[in-house]
Amino acid sequence: MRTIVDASYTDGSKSALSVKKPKVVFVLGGPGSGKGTQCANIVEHFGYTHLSAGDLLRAEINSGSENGTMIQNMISEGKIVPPEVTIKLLEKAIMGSENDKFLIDGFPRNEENRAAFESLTGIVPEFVLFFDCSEEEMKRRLLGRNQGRVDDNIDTIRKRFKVFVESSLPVINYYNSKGKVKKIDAGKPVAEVFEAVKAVFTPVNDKAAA
Ligand SMILES: Nc1ncnc2c1ncn2[C@@H]1O[C@H](COP(=O)(O)OP(=O)(O)OP(=O)(O)O)[C@@H](O)[C@H]1O
Ligand SMILES: Nc1ccn([C@@H]2O[C@H](COP(=O)(O)O)[C@@H](O)[C@H]2O)c(=O)n1
Ligand SMILES: [Mg+2]
Repeated sequence: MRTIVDASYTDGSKSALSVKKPKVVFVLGGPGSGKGTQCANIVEHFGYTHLSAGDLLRAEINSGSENGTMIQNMISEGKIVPPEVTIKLLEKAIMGSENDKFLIDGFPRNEENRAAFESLTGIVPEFVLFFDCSEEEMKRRLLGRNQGRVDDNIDTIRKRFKVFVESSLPVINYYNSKGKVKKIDAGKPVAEVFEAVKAVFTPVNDKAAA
């Protein structure tokens, strides 16, 4: 088995997560596959705290941070923000919470995200929930979302799909090769998708008793 050695941020500091070591589930899937929608249901039923990497980055823009313009430009182009920026935001949110189990939605988005998180924190996810959905259905959902997101327009949606296929799917394949991926058919109505999600989170003993 490979030993994970804690690495440092570029300023030489260590991640506080290498000490706290919370329980983490990565929630991955294409843009509009329903990650945020299902995470809200999981929080309600299973006591996790939901952290959306995209929401944290958008909050960082709105906070007037020095990274705000860079993040805004990356999101508008559907590009992936450098991992230290996103990991520091996740770290701050996790360290500010009393919970010890987290759904990390939309991260790791590429191999650079994955490797940096692993080496900075030493955390390996309990499992990876993968929402599998066709591009046609995801496009329909994104164009109908109506939440004023700068990236929910057809040009950026196309770029986000390309980034998903080229950079995010390899991360899912990596975790699949480790036996960590729980794949969900996310093309169905919300309630049906959640039935499949529940089966993943319900402990084996509870399933037998039900
Ligand atoms: N199973 C579903 N069937 C139909 N519509 C859905 C379903 N799940 C989510 N939606 C709708 O699709 C849109 C996108 O869902 P959501 O925001 O949860 O996706 P996401 O994976 O978090 O997307 P993003 O990666 O862009 O943040 C929302 O308007 C949501 O209400
Ligand atoms: N790990 C991540 C996650 C997100 N981004 C950027 O935010 C955009 C929106 O993300 P959603 O999960 O809310 O769809 C995404 O397209 C990226 O530009 C990121 O850089 N790194
Ligand atoms: Mg989302």
